[in-house]
Amino acid sequence: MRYAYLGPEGTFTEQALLQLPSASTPDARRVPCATVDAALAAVRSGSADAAVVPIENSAEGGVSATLDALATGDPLVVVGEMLVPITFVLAAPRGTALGEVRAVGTHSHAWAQVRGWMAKHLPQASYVPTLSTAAAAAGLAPDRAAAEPSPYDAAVCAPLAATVHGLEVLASDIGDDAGAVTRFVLVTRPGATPPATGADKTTVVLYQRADHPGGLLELLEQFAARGVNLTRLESRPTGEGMGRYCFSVDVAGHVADERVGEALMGLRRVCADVRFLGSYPRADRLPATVAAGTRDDDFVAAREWLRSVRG
Ligand SMILES: O=C(O)C(=O)Cc1ccccc1
Repeated sequence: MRYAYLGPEGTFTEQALLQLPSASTPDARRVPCATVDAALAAVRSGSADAAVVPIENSAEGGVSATLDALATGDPLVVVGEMLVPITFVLAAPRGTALGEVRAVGTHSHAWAQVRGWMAKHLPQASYVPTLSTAAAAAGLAPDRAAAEPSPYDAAVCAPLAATVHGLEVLASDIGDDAGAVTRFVLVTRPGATPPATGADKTTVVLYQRADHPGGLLELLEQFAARGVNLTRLESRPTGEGMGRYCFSVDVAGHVADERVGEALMGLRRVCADVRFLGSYPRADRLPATVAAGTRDDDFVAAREWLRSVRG
């Protein structure tokens, strides 16, 4: 198996990938990519079998690059998810004092999570965006004296990235939210859906037929009427013009669950398009709460009753 991921070595995405036992076997190849788009393109083209990319951040919300790349283009599906607790350090070439840091390089989602710390400790420092936190660390030389000029003096990255790139840690645990977690997804080309486990999620992108009052309510009631709980809902621009949005939704349950299947059929009828992005086991293993009247048996019994009354 060849696993593409948002690299280089030392990213939080790599930590998510390493949670998969199958990514550490002798015949597994880990392929670092510079961007989420490049990692997903590697799967689409067949140069990788699967990709791990960030999708949702407890502080910054959805990762737009991932949501948009999955919502459009050749179909891809999510077959797994991983949660990674996020701890940031400020790392710099040996011999750098905190007071000398004028510019800080990091990934935009990392910057959003250390804004409070920066405002307090480095209020004058400017932000230099990099493609990942580990790319920021890789852009700094371990030794200040030998350093090539860099557009920033320090990087916000994972403790591991500071070690891998031989940098000195100027400050640890600089995240504003000590409990920050990022959710990553394992993505493949469409194939067999992972079997239902009783603690699953399903991801879909919903495209409305036409904008109208109550349009979102019409989509949501398909879930509500079948007792399907939403765990994420985001609107994303479709790219067709101002005010044109699609909805990216995660729900508790598997496409093989009757209530989820019935909700998807309802959506298929009322939407212009429903892009199925997969059913996969939940990282937190939390089983869905299924209300009376929405269990598989209830749907089967109702269908049998209808058949009988139709004669
Ligand atoms: O840049 C990284 O290390 C990533 O994996 C993306 C990211 C950035 C910040 C928080 C979580 C994931």
